[in-house]
Amino acid sequence: MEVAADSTDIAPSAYNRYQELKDFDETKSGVKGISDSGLAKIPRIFVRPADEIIRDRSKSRAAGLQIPIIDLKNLATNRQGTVEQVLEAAHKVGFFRVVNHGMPESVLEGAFAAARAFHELPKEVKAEYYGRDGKRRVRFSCNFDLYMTTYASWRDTLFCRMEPEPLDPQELPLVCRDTIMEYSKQVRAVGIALLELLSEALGLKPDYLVNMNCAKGHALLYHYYPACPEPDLTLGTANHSDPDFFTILLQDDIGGLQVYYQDQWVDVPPVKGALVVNIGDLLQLMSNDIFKSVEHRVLSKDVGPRLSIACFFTLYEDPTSKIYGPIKELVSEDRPALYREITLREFMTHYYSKGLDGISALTPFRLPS
Ligand SMILES: O=C(O)CCC(=O)C(=O)O
Ligand SMILES: [Fe+2]
Repeated sequence: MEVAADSTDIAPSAYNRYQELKDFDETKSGVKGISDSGLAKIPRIFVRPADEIIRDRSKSRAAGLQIPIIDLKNLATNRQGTVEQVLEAAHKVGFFRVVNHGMPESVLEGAFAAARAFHELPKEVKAEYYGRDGKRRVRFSCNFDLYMTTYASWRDTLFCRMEPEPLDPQELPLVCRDTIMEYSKQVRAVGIALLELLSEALGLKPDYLVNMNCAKGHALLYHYYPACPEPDLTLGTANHSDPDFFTILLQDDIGGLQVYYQDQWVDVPPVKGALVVNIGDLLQLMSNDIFKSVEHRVLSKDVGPRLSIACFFTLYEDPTSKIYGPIKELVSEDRPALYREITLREFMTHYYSKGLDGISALTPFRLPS
């Protein structure tokens, strides 16, 4: 295996990293642009210390966890049993798969086709959407945290903030407009059904989390991971937990998603038609750690592109300043509050200031024990 020639060359302090990031960013064509140019070596802004990735990859082989499967078909006949499965999965692993969720295969196929259609548009057309201005509800970029993290990741993303104020479809690229609107509507309905189960799993009324506005807003992230000529030197998505209430993820059949469980990286292999659901930081905080928002990442591959679509349920910098803290029914003398109360604005400001650095965004809000 080829390893970076000399680790001192890639140390971010050893070169004018900012200039190289800027030069790359100004191409407005993302990692797909690099991959299309046929480069055999990846630019050093993407290169991680070789030992970090090799060590991590060997760790992942030892793991044998099966990601729990929640079959929504069982809801009518055994709701309580399903709620118990959700509790176990959200508490122990923080990740589960959902099957028989009611979204037709044609909608899932359409969602992937839309993702591909956008990312494979001519570079000049995509460039119109390229940018990092948080006020733009539809924006395309390579790594939202490009200038913040130590190492860039081999991934491009089309970000679309769909709700709470409904997005004007005209803001979406024509090539994927209708399918994004349709997917958004359907995934929101699945999200509400899951929030009811998650509420019951916490021993609360089914509408509790919906009434806390946990499905009021969502964004869709259409990720595109081109084949990488040196996959062992970088990552598709760096280690992170999600800064939302929860996430519904659709991944294609390439693979690469891993979750950190009991000190090991565990593969989350693709299952056709299944959704992957994970608990985000805000539900971990509200549930007072009954639910876990766990670290996950995506490996780069020499095959691709890999497509995935993440639906983040959150209100982002919610201007209403609603307060979120551990739910009072879940706090007792035996189980005191583990976090202080926060506003989403405060939480997101912290999150955007740090990027995907593998440190939980909840850390500054944890109360001393
Ligand atoms: O592409 C994936 O499978 C995961 C993406 C992800 O973790 C995210 O968008 O937060
Ligand atoms: Fe994530």
